[in-house]
Amino acid sequence: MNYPKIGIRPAIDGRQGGVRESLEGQTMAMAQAAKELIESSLRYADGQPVECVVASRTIGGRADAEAARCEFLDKNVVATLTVTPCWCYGTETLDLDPTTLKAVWGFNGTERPGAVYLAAAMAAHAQCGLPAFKIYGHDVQDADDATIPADVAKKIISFARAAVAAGQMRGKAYVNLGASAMGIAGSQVNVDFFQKYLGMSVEFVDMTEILRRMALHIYDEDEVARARAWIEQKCPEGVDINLGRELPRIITDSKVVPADEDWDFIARQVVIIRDILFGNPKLAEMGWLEESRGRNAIAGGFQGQRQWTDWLPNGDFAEAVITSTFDWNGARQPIAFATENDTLNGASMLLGTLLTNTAPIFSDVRTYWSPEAVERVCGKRLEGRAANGVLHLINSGATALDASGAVRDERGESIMKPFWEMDQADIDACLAATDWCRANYEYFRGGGFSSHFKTAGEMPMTMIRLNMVAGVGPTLQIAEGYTCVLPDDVHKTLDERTDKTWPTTWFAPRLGAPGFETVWDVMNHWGANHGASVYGHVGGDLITLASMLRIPVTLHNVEDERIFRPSLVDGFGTKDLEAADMAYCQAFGPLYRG
Ligand SMILES: C[C@H](O)[C@@H](O)[C@@H](O)C(=O)CO
Ligand SMILES: [Mn+2]
Repeated sequence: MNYPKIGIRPAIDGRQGGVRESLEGQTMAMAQAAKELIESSLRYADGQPVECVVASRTIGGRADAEAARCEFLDKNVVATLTVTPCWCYGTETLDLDPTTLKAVWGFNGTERPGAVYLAAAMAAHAQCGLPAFKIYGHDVQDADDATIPADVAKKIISFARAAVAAGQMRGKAYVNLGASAMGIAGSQVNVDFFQKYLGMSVEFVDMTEILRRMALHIYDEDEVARARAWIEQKCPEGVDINLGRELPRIITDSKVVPADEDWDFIARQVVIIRDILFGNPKLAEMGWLEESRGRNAIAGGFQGQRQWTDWLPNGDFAEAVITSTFDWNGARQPIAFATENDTLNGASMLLGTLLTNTAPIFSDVRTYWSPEAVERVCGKRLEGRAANGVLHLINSGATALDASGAVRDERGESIMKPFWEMDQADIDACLAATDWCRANYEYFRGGGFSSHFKTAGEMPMTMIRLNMVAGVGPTLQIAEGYTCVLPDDVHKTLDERTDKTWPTTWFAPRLGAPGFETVWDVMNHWGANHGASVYGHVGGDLITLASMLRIPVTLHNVEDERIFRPSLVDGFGTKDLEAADMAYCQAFGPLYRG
């Protein structure tokens, strides 16, 4: 696997006969220290440590710089970090490769002017139109101080985390299973966006491909049997709201799979969808070579509604399990997989999960509940983090089971872990917190089952939305906040007013920033019916990643001091950071504009 790597470039004053020689050791030591910091702090989505490559010699001029570039060529270096303790010659040492993401760390020492080089390098990057992140420590260090200060380390990690997220998307595919869902504009995939902003392709697969593979047995029977057994043991059925209902013939005649065979159908469906995305060597053994290769997916989505769900069991189980950190084989990488084929929410899930390595949550941003409305309906006032009102996040399907909040840390707090930290007890806790309600036949005539839980713990969470706005292009919205636990009776009353067989998360965004005057304002500004959420307050990392991709951020509640964008964005103004970001993105255009 040729992982996307960070190339580390030790830059140095090229003057031989004393200056250069005196700095070789310190410069290389900075490079090694940065490599160790990144490799010990970050992991790829599959759990492997992020890899760095250090140039074999210091870079004192263009010949050295070219030698370093050539060393990086076959190593899939997607980003470079240039480090230096001294003055170097800006345009003669810069990384001029237009395809790499760039950062420069200038040692804040004064024996040799590392900071002066940093400023000169940033000026050169601005003039050359090569955005670069500027890393300059707050406090002066002694020349023999080989440590990386905390503020410098934080920026190196932020840069590397976002660069590796961007690098993991580059060259991969979004697999679009189906087409437009219920007129949801985000489900009408914009190939140009995926190609030019994320460096990805879009693979179009009709939903009938799943039926072809079912009919021709293009799947591993043993794998399906394992999935089916796991469902039997670990996926208890919940309430069936269809019971006792007098349903019209257009509904009862539409259910072509007998209700007691839904789980058999669903077990095949989830294995086949996974095979379409990632391939499966077992299919090659069965003679299905082309199908065994998959479609190079890193994300995907399933239309479901309505041409599938109007007669076949819905895709909710497949969507929920694929986005979770585990399945019937145990803990494994979660996948950004959208329901209703909302490709923009799928891409939002992808940004979130690549930055956090936690499972993504797909939700309708369904209802704003004011404290007054809750008091009117339930006779109780919202309290604690919910006191200013809450957003009801709920959607059938692609809400990771990790969002149940059933996994607890050593303090008993709900958390969402990277898959490599999930043990069997964590997996079982998520499954025990979930039941599977038979699909509401009024919505899903073909039946199936929907995951059903409520997020049962208070967690820091960031909600994300990529929107497509005519005249601007893609824009990003970010809301950091907390999941809330409402009293059971309040939750029940509110939940049962809507789709009570689906997974619910109550979310309270942090207030105070522009656009975040009240919880209602957040709902009012939100750009679409869906939001994608991930664990933690990662708005700063999302802003850094968006600035690499040249996607303007048009709503966020991240403090200014946490905003980390390329230095040249200051050239578009420093008084109004949002306007400067927009102007920078519009001026530079998409990262892979071609
Ligand atoms: C079942 C319904 O059609 C839901 O799919 C609908 O409320 C949505 O989720 C719309 O995003
Ligand atoms: Mn929806």
